Amino acid sequence: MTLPLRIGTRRSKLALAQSGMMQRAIAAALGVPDDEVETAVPLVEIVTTGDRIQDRRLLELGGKALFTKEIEEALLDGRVDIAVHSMKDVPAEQPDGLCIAAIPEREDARDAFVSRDVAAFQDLPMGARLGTASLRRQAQALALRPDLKIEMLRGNIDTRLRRAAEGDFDAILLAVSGMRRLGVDAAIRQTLSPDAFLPAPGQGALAIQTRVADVDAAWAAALNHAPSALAVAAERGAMTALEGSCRTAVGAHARLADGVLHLTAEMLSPDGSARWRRVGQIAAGEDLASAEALAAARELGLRLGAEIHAAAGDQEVDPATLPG
Ligand SMILES: NCc1[nH]cc(CCC(=O)O)c1CC(=O)O
Repeated sequence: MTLPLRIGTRRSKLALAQSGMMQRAIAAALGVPDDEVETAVPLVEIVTTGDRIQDRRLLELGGKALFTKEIEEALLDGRVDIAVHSMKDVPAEQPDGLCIAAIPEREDARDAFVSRDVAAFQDLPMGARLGTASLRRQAQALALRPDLKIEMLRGNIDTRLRRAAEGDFDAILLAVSGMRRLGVDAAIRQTLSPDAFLPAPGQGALAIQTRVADVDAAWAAALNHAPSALAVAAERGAMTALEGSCRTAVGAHARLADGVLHLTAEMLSPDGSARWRRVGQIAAGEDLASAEALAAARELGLRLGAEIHAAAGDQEVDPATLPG
């Protein structure tokens, strides 16, 4: 692929921070001098339907895809060449013609506990108000503390932090990774154990999306981090088998240690009273970046996800149990 390489990005602070990081990484991989980065690898801001819609119902109808639709159209039209997404927000299936070309080294996958007055999750007083929009975080919190009152908390990270600082909630839960990328991780009171708060599939990872024709570009190989890509493949395998969406409480976390890929995956009932968890591992193989290694990781995820699905049955979510 020839220069310029244009990166399509949403305008949110987190999207701009993540796209900016990848802009610098791609420029470095291609040997672009510092003063030419903005022209060789420019950022192109795109407003998505998801950014425009304020109405919660419409957002629920459209789901995650509303935040990516316009960027994917720009990729397919050739107006931009690259898009950077939070992997957690990328649906299981890619649209025709597009693919994930690289997964860079992942940030911390864990959740953070943020509160004005309370130092740690276990110190929350009886009946405390916990703000989150995530069914997974709701269920995992209630599994430990059924007395908590879960309240809907939407908006970007800054908005959520402001509301926590103003005492609208006793505490909120956010991804460590997003807070670090925005430089607001000083607000983290406690990093939650990934066992109790098993992270969302792909949390902390980025997805570099391109046209299928550009999948073998030199920058893609330079950006990809094979251990992160393997872990994400396993987690997304589980997500796919569980039809993970914002309407199911699903966690999946994989890590590579001494050549072995370990995966934990789980589904919970929205009130946290039921929990189906499976752990499994495979030898990661000689070449971590090979198609075979990725396929084996995904298979591990699909298998554990299918086992969980079989044990749990269909957990159709009653809207009355959603945060709010
Ligand atoms: N759904 C919102 C979202 N999507 C990606 C991140 C940042 C975390 C990441 O890199 O996975 C966040 C915010 C959050 O969950 O706190």
